[in-house]
Amino acid sequence: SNQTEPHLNFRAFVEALKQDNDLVEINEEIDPHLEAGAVIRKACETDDKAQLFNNLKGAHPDGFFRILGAPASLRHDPKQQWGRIARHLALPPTASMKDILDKMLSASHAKPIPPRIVEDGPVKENKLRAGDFDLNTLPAPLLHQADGGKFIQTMGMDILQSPDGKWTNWSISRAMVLDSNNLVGLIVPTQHIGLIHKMWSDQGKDTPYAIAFGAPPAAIMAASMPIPDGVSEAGWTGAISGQALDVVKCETNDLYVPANAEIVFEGTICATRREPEGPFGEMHGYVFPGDAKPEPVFKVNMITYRHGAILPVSSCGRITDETHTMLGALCAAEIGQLCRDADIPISDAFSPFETQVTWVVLKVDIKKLASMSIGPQEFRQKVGDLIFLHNKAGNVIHRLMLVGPDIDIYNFKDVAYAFTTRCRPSHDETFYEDCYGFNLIPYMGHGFGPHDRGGKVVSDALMPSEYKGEQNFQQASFLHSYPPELQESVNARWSKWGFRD
Ligand SMILES: Cc1cc2c3c(c1C)C(C)(C)C[C@H]1C[C@@H](c4ccccc4)[C@]4(C(=O)NC(=O)N=C4N2C[C@H](O)[C@H](O)[C@H](O)COP(=O)(O)O)N31
Ligand SMILES: [K+]
Ligand SMILES: [Mn+2]
Repeated sequence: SNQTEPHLNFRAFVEALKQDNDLVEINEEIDPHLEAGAVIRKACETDDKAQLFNNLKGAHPDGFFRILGAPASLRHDPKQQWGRIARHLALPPTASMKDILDKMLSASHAKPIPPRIVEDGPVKENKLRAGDFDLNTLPAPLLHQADGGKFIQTMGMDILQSPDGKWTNWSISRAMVLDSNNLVGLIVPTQHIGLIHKMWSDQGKDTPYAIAFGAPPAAIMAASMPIPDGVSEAGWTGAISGQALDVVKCETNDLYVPANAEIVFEGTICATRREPEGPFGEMHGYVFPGDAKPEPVFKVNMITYRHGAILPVSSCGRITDETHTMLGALCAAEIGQLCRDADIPISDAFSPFETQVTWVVLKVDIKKLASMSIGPQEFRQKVGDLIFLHNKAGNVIHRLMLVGPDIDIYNFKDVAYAFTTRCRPSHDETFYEDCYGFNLIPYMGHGFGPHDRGGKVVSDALMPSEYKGEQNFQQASFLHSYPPELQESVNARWSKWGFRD
């Protein structure tokens, strides 16, 4: 495999972070029991550099394995806030979130480029068959003190294929060490891992799987995106990167894995056996101690890994980590695309981190809205039905908010300004109680109402004039209440007068 660019080669990606001065290498011994998780968590809450733990307590004599923490979290420099994520797609470090999401969406209606099968690759450099390894002896991290186990799988790519071989799905789903040869992992029935696992289980068969840790960055972005049912993320990845991804065959099943992945687990997900899984310090920023639930067992039959293998880890929770920058942002992008495909004039979509990615804000093209001659009630219903009732991409979102052209949806000050002044509670909102509810949100799975149904709303922050394509208001702000030439001349003299730059 000769793919060496950072967006197609995780090891090259780590090197690129080093060159960007966006990596801290820690060579002193760090304990995977809480210590590594604590460092990653603090870096996520302060938008500090990614962390390469080169010396984990309990690593094997050959160094297996190291950890890269926070692979897709934020950079502190406002000019490069999304730089680490941009590196996943060969975009410049100064790329905006809109650039990143548009790049991911560019494959929506493009021709997929399927992966290229190669005979060998770095991921085959070391092989451990069943009996050669004991998962309990790996330096798998306990990421939060109340976690129910060592979540070794937080940023690996789950690879499953439908029994007819027509659909190979790449996604991310958490899993923790159960015993020497098994993991136990969350399988949400409505996620593609759940749909495909059910196809095999209904035939009384265990589900062949692979988890590729340290998969090519462009691939892990597609894995985190709710692209349509039946669409193989591999072809999507090829389309956004403009070339076929090199894959190599697993040793113990017929699945294919990225040839330059850092680590691969191969095995089968048991059709019937379940064991207590979780709790886990999750994407909304909570862990409920002792809250374990029965989930399927992932038998590990084979481990392969490259020399110096690195395990990517998301120590998720309070903002900002990969469950917000990837999961939330990519879910919003797909929701915006679904709206446009249904002739709903959404020009941009984002999930604000300040909402722990429970909201998606939709920017409406009010000129096109005016041409639809539609009222607010009907428009809210059209958006809400499409996203909350008919598309999996809406499953994890509980508020859709509609805003006009003067709001920067990537700036929560702007979003809050619009929400608190243009959306009249109840009157301008349409509530959904008979729809899929996301039970990982605390007010759902641990709240007062039904844990798995309802609790959703479309909040309309469009004003009456915007339904006619106009804004009969001006923001009382420097940007909106003064002629552009006056703004320019004030800006030009600003620092000379003694104000801050
Ligand atoms: C980027 C990322 C995404 C995650 C997850 C994580 C990270 C870092 C961790 C840290 C492991 C936390 C949990 C959070 C947890 C979770 C569970 C349900 C819904 C959302 C999140 C879950 C998970 O454990 N299970 C699951 O089914 N989906 C998850 N997603 C979302 C999915 O990757 C996303 O939905 C994709 O689109 C799936 O692909 P598909 O469309 O089915 O082909 N994890
Ligand atoms: K996916
Ligand atoms: Mn999928």
